[in-house]
Amino acid sequence: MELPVINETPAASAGGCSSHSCGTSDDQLGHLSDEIRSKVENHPCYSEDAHHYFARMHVAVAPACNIQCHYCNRKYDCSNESRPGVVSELLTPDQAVKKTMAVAANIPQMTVLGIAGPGDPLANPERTFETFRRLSAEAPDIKLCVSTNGLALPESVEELSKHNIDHVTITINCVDPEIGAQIYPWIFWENKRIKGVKGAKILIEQQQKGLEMLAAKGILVKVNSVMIPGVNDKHLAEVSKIVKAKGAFLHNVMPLIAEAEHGTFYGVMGQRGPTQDELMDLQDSCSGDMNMMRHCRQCRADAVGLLGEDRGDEFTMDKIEAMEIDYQSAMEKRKVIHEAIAEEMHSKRAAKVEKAASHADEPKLNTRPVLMAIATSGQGVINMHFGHAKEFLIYEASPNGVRFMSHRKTDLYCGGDDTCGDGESVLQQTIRSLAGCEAVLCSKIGYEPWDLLEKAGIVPNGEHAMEPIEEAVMAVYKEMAAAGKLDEAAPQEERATA
Ligand SMILES: C[S@@+](CC[C@H](N)C(=O)[O-])C[C@H]1O[C@@H](n2cnc3c(N)ncnc32)[C@H](O)[C@@H]1O
Ligand code: SF4
Repeated sequence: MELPVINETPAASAGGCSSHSCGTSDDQLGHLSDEIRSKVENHPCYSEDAHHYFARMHVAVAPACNIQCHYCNRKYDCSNESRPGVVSELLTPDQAVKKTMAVAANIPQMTVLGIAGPGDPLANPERTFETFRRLSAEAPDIKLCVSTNGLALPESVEELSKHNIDHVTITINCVDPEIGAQIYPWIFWENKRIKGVKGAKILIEQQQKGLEMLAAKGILVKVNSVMIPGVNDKHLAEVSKIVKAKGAFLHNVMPLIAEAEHGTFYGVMGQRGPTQDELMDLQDSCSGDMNMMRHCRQCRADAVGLLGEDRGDEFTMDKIEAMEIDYQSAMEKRKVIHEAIAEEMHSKRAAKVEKAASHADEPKLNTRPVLMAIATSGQGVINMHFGHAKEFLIYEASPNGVRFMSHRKTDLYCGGDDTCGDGESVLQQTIRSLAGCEAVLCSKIGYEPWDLLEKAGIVPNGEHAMEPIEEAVMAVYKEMAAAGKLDEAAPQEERATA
């Protein structure tokens, strides 16, 4: 069966207009028990492999929060911005149910509904559980998830387990209250505001208790940690060990986003976020013990689509009210499509294993690792024009194989505004965002970017269109090795400034 194009809405396929979105890698999936694998293999956040195929959505039903984090300001919204805590439209549970079913019917690859704010879902238990209750009854084929700071988690575990929720994310930024006091100015606990170390200590205890209770019930837990340089960066490897020991399945270390205009304490105080290298180094240092999520896009609390894609504008409440949804027939169509995707993923995995076995006798390369940037719109293949990419996926090729590392966002230069605020062209800025990469693989590329990429020391490559990403990356790596390019030291980062 031919899989539908993920960006295509039924309106688009009927000739209307279309618009432009943990984890464990597929290698790691191979080592999971059947039960856990069935929970993660079509979850775009829990499986790196799945995020190329399956989409997620968040419904913003939870406005209030029971703590304050120094990096969060839910009042600042920009519809062009994809950032946690940001929403365009707050929904009632009834609206959230309608929206979820409309999206699931129109984007059959949408497998997961999460509630992640804009505040804390468990600080809004009636709205959150009403939404889950109705969805588990009316749309039982959708996986339900929740993301929480953990303060109200222990008292909510029983209720969560009633609604078919087998994934919970807890944000745990520290296990030391002294560090916690630098992140959380206060918590609201037993009808009182509790400040400083005392508040942080209660929060940490509740998070750890909630984590243990979820693990005991077999609910998969992902831990989110915001990396805040100079505050908790040196501490997060210890957090990773502790949460793993208590049963967390996955650790997602995310960079702090702090801009003065967002009006957060950190933004105003000039607290910086980590560099790409600092983030990757920390993720690597945690990864010995833990499954690390590296493909998180730090979604808005009302995100819709593949990770990295936001199709929220297609599903505003006024548009949804005008849609006629027959969820029974939508569910049948979804099932067929999910099975086809699972089959495609399975055969790609099997082909990869077979290919690796056929190369097993080849002498191992003795070359340095290389980062490559990939333009893709999903399905695990190189299928995007350089100029259409809103983000690039970054892979590392080395003698040990190919692994996904991160993503880099870019402003769309093709068809978009040509200059950025600082006078640099959008194309120059895009190329600068690829610093450290030595090749870009895309389906097509124009003369101008080709030229500028070469000048920046990045090899443009449009020869692997529609090929599986990892195979193409390895093929280019071997070509670079054969051409003797990997005997030299890696180019300096500055070279990537066109
Ligand atoms: C908006 S929160 C909503 C769920 C819940 N209140 C929580 O904090 O876990 C979703 C995630 O975004 C993260 N987040 C919020 N603001 C952030 C920022 N400025 N930089 C990085 N991560 C942020 C939170 O730490 C959390 O992991
Ligand atoms: S717990 Fe979540 S919603 Fe509440 S202040 Fe922190 S990031 Fe914002």
